[in-house]
Amino acid sequence: MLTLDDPSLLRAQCLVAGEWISAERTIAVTNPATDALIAHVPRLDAAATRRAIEAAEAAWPQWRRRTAHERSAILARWHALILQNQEDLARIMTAEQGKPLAEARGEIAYAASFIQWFAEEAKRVYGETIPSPVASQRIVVVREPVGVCAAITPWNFPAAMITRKAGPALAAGCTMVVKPASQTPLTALALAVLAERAGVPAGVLSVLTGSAGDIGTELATNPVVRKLSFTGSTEVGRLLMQQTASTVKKVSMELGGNAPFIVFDDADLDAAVEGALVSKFRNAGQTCVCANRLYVHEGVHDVFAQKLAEALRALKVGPGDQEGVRIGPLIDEAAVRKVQEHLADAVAKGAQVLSGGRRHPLGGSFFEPTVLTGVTQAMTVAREETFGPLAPLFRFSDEAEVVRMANDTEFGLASYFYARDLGRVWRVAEQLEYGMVGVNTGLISNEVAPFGGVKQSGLGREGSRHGIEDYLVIKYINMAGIA
Ligand SMILES: NC(=O)C1=CN([C@@H]2O[C@H](COP(=O)(O)OP(=O)(O)OC[C@H]3O[C@@H](n4cnc5c(N)ncnc54)[C@H](OP(=O)(O)O)[C@@H]3O)[C@@H](O)[C@H]2O)C=CC1
Ligand SMILES: O=C(O)[C@H](O)CS(=O)(=O)O
Repeated sequence: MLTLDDPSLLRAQCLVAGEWISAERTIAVTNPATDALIAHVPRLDAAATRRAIEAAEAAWPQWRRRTAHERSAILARWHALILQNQEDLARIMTAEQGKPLAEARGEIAYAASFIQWFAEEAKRVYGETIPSPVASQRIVVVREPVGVCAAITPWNFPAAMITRKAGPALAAGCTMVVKPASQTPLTALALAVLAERAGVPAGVLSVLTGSAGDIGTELATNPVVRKLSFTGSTEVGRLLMQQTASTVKKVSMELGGNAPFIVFDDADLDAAVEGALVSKFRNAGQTCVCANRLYVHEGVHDVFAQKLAEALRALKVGPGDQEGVRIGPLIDEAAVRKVQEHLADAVAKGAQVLSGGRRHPLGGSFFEPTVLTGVTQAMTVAREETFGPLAPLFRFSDEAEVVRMANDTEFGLASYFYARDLGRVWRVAEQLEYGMVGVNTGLISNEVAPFGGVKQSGLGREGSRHGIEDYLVIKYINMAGIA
């Protein structure tokens, strides 16, 4: 049973055009740890999406005319309310997504940090003047909000993926229609309750649950929407890029990853094990920046493998609301099947299970944190993102060889390596073809740094001073006739 200090935060309705609405057709939201029903949320369609878009268009002129300081103050209130309700938001998140409560609390703080960051960045949307080549002309450049925006977000970070988009959008003076993942809508709806309490005007922010195809297609093809930001699988990202092309929208894509995690023979092995735990097993391995391939130098491979297996045995698996749990359930049965497929393929091609390797005795979608050794590039796990608690170890002997293997993927989101030789650190960091490189750390996500990928991991950057650029357009004003 989900007990909240403020039960009104559990909102089984959608915020559309400034009104909380229900629907006859609904989607059941269940707890992945217990399969228990939490709530039914509306199954909205294209018509409701159009209403939200029309309201966003109608609200935009007033919202963009507010001063940056006024928008900043409202975002600052939203930030404060999120932190004041952190415990309730974390309980809702753990109930619908499964992550341990400690991780959920951390995500709420991480999500709030984007609102705080962009509350400040709102006041730094600077323009420029350019020396004119014509004496009677003056050249001014201003940066303006792009307009009505859409966001489609995944189930693995139900709060941070909302605020990492809504924060810069509202800060820039845009309005936004959000479609959260159907498996984890309640956190997004609770954030919308708090946005309304913070003073975000009606229509500026709408949150709709329902058919991904119906809502998504409307968001991707409606000409009023000028920008779409998506976080999720590369497959859906490609589809949305095709659909948004019809109306030439700006797009930001945070897509799939296949992160290498390299341990050189000069690494601090205890630090590398700690980094592998957080990079591989955060959110039970269900993050796009999780280490997906662990390359370990042959000179330290066996010691590292034993240390990692020993550390995994200390991780408690269980429902996220239980004290001390570090590994919660996977989001659903399909996620478990994908882990089992990667595991079976690797073992069939010669890999060995060093630790774990089975469904957890708790049943359901719980899976033992697993270490595989003897993994090679020929195995599926080297090419596809597992998105689960499976750590495949590959041996290597040569720096150039491991950089080649690490880059041998169509993805390019996050990468990690542990080494202490300064020359090697610079050489490898510069040669890795990824948007983000963690050196001697497994945790690189924060609100101040540009988060994003290259190759088929996506387009654009979120967070940092760069994150607001995707919600702005440049206007050039030429004032002539000046004597
Ligand atoms: N780069 C990054 O930051 C991240 C990447 N990912 C990647 O996403 C995958 C796992 O997340 P997952 O949520 O399953 O990804 P999906 O791409 O399946 O879903 C993400 C969102 O897209 C929606 N969606 C699904 N199909 C469509 C469609 N045809 N049109 C419009 N929207 C659609 C989903 O809605 P619904 O829930 O209703 O189906 C959900 O809201 C992994 O590959 C992971 O790497 C995930 C998180 C972050
Ligand atoms: O969706 C994700 O996987 C997140 O982007 C990962 S992070 O931002 O929490 O690192």
